[in-house]
Amino acid sequence: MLETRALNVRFGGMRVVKDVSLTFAAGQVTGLIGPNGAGKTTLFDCVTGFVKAHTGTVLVDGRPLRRLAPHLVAAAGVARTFQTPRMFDSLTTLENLVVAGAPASSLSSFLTTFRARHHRSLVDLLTTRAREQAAFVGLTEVRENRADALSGGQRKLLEIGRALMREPKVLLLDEPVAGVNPVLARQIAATIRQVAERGVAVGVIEHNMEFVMANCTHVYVMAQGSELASGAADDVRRRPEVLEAYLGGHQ
Ligand SMILES: Nc1ncnc2c1ncn2[C@@H]1O[C@H](COP(=O)(O)OP(=O)(O)OP(=O)(O)O)[C@@H](O)[C@H]1O
Repeated sequence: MLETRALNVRFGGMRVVKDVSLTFAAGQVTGLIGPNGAGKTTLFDCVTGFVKAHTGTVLVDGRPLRRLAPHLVAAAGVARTFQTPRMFDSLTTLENLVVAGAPASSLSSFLTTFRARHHRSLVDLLTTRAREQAAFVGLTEVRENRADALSGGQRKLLEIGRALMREPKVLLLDEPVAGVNPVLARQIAATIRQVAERGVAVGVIEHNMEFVMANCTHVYVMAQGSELASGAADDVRRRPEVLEAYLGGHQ
């Protein structure tokens, strides 16, 4: 569903992502792990058009994306979340979901005319979808609460719900359970598995190995910008080169 081919990212003279070719398959949760600074987030940033690729190709459904710009990547069906959730703190859970479902090209006008009459039917439609999405991610009870009143884990769930409002084919999650209490982490994991069961290709960067072991069917390991290993989660984590990378052998 999502593929990178020989992707390279440079920051100044530093190669941060080096010839990385990964596949995120439909209906699967694919893990992307590796020590701090390995280039994982930069890879997601590049795939979603937030940083520029030096060379390489990103394909969605086998078709190369001609230009990697965030709105074009989103329009191709790729959604993402960030390490620190990005949302509108002064809006409620439901409003945040509604806004996330608005067509990207008209987002600013949509925001300014949020309550205007000629947007009524779109708002009604999006509100219905937002209620369904709030229920799907388990946030019905707090759907009228402001986003800044939610717990860290609830904000992670809201961010996933926001990403799902555009019905993506690919969902990339950057550390979805980092700093989240175990109860909400299980809820997040269950939500992610359900998203994959719907046929979405889910890619997850996560340092929590317990989460990776339990939820990822396939895992890629990055170290110092390169792909170091890949395979089944349990197999990959036993490999000497992976252990060495985590212990600092590749620094
Ligand atoms: N905007 C930037 N400008 C310059 N260097 C950057 C920038 N963003 C990241 N880097 C560098 O690129 C390298 C890869 O960083 P990146 O955040 O992608 O790693 P990561 O694997 O996601 O790490 P972590 O697990 O700690 O989030 C690091 O050396 C980092 O310092």
